[in-house]
Amino acid sequence: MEPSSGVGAEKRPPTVDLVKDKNGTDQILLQNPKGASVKISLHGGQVLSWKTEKGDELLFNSTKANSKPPHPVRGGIPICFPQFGTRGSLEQHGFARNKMWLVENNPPALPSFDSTGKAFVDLVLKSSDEDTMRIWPHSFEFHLRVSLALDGNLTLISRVRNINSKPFSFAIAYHTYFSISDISEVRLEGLETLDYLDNLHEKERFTEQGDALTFESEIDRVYLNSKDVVAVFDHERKRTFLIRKEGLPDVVVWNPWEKKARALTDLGDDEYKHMLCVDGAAIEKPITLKPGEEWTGKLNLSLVLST
Ligand SMILES: O=P(O)(O)OC[C@H]1O[C@@H](O)[C@H](O)[C@@H](O)[C@@H]1O
Repeated sequence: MEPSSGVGAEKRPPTVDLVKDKNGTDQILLQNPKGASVKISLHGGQVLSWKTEKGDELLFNSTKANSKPPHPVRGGIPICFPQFGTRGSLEQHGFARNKMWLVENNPPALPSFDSTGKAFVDLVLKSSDEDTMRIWPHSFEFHLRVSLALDGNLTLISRVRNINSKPFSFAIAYHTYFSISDISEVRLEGLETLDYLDNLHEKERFTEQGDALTFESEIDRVYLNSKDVVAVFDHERKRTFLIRKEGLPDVVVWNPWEKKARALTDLGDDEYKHMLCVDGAAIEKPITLKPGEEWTGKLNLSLVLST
């Protein structure tokens, strides 16, 4: 595979390599000139790993994850599309995370994309296979650009295009499993005072009180119309994740806690302590595309270290 363009300030160029996992599934390994890396599986277009230049993993991956297609890996960033959860007639979280995506060598131009020093790859999921058409009879193209910048920031730009003659609607979530020291020690800021739909109370609507979120039991909520930046503070590890999003008004917050974790065969009993899902999403108001229209959504993840 050709390395991506953008040889910039650093001596070493960013690299893009095709590798295989133990099941023979193709994966893409992005590395920036400083040695930070991102691994993406073509199965689901799922980011599996995001590492700092020191090699610290920033995304949670379950030790019990089943990486054999068609199972999505429990961890990383599965993409929920065109349905979130059970809000629709499709399988939980839609089919995109279970499909094989393709590497796209000539994606439609992304005018605002600055490639300087970035390692990036373009993937695509098309509706053309019979299975997809049977369960969701809409012709679409889902273009996904995953890029790793010189400063280690990870960006996912999604473009969904309606290439049919009738409109369709979809929901989307980047189901991001952050790796954390201990769920009882982290704080989530940016969702104070927002309304949310509580999946643990039949999707009933509540309003968050004024404080940052801390965690002491199972949580499964969709916060509505959030600001474009939310932050996960992990004091023990002295690190903060900043989640910046565009075109993604909602934020899902999920942790299964002890009882549900035990019921999930692909999650270790205690592993819930070391993960927190915070998803940039568009759920409450599905996105509708008329024929020929395109939607763009962007998620940018960065790490801030404190001393
Ligand atoms: O086990 P899955 O299909 O990956 O889903 C995990 C969780 O994902 C969350 O986003 C949902 O709100 C939860 O209800 C769900 O349990």
